[in-house]
Amino acid sequence: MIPVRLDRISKSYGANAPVVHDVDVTIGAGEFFTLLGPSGCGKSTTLRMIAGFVAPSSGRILFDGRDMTAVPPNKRGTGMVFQNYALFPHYDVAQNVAYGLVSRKVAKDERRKRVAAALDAVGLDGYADRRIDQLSGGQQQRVALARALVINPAVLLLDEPLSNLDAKLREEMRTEIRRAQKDAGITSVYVTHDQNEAMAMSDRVAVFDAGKLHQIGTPREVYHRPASAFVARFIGRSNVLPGEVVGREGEQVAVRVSGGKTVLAGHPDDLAVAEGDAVAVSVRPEHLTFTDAGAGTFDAEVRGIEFTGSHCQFDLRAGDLDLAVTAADRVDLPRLGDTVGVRPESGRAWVVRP
Ligand SMILES: Nc1ncnc2c1ncn2[C@@H]1O[C@H](COP(=O)(O)OP(=O)(O)OP(=O)(O)O)[C@@H](O)[C@H]1O
Repeated sequence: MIPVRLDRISKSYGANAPVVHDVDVTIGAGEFFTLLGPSGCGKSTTLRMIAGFVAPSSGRILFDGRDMTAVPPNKRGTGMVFQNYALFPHYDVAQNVAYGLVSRKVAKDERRKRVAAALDAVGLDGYADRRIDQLSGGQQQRVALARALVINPAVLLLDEPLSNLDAKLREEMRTEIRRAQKDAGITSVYVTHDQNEAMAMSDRVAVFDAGKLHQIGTPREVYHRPASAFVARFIGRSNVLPGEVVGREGEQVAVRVSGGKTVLAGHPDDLAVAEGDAVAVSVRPEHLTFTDAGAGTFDAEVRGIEFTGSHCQFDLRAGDLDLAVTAADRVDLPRLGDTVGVRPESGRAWVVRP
C-alpha cells in the first residue's frame, strides 16, 4: 500500500484557461479516494495525469515519495478500469484478464493461478472460458476490474466505471468494487459525477468545479461542513441563504439573512469571518423545522409537496427566498397553501464561501 501525492498539478491545453488548476492532494496508502464534480470539471484529466496518459503543465505526481511525472504509463504500476470496459471482444474472459500478465512475461502456471484468483475476487468464478459478448454489462465490468487487479497494481484508477450500468446494478457493483478494493488493500482513485456513488464508496472525496478543488473530506465532512455554496448544492440538496455577519456567539457567528432574521451558524476553521462580511449560510432541508407562523426564522408559504414514502419534501416561498424542507411523514404536516414558520435546528446552519 502506497500513498499518492499530487504536488500542485495544473493542466492547460494551448493558451486556454487551465482545465486543472493547482491541485494539491495526498491520497493515503490503501485509501479509496474519489474525484467528484460535474461534467467538464477536470476530474478525468486529473486521473489521466496520475495514470500518465496526460502530462501535467506544472507540478509533480509522486507514488510513495517517488517522482513518477516522467515515467511512462506502463511503468507506473497502475491498474485502470474504464467507463466503456475496453475489453478485447474476440478473447475469452481468462485471456482478457491475463492480458497484463502476458505482457509482463509471467509464466503460464502462475498466470493461470492469478487469473483464477482475480476472477474469484470479482465473483466470476467459473466464467473463465466465456466469450465477452456472452456476458452482461455488469459481468463485463467485473472482468475489467479483474484485469486491473490481476497485475497487483500499486494504484488502482477507475474512471466512471459504473455509468453504463442500470441503477440497480450500479448499486450492487459499488459494494463489489469497494469490497475487492478493501480486500486487496490497493490505494484507489475513483472518478464520478454521481455524488451518491461518491458518498457511498469513498474514504474521502475531493469536490471539483471548473478545474479547481473546492474541498477534500470524508463523505460526512463534505455533507455536514461544506466549504462552499457549490459543495453544499452539489452534495445532496441545500438551502444556501445569503447574509451578513452581525456578531459572534462562542464558536458560532450570527448572520442576518434575507428577510431580516438572524441565524447562528458554525464555520470552517480556515474561514475568517468578521462583522460586516457578506457570507452564505447552508442549511440542509432535513435541518429546517416547522413552527407556528410568526415563531420561526422565516414565514413561508407552502408551494409544493412531494411525498416520497418515508418523507415529504416541501417547496416553500419566504419573501424572495425559495426554501426546501424535508420532514418525516406524519399526519400534522403543513398542507399546500398554508403559511408556516420555519427555523434551522440548533447547530445545523453552516457558513460557506458564497
Ligand atoms: N485533449 C484536450 N484538448 C483540449 N481540451 C481538452 C482536452 N481534454 C479535455 N479537455 C477539456 O478539459 C476540460 C476538462 O475535461 P475532463 O474530461 O477532465 O472533465 P471531466 O470532469 O472528467 O468531465 P466528464 O465527466 O464529462 O468526462 C473540458 O472542458 C474538456 O473539454
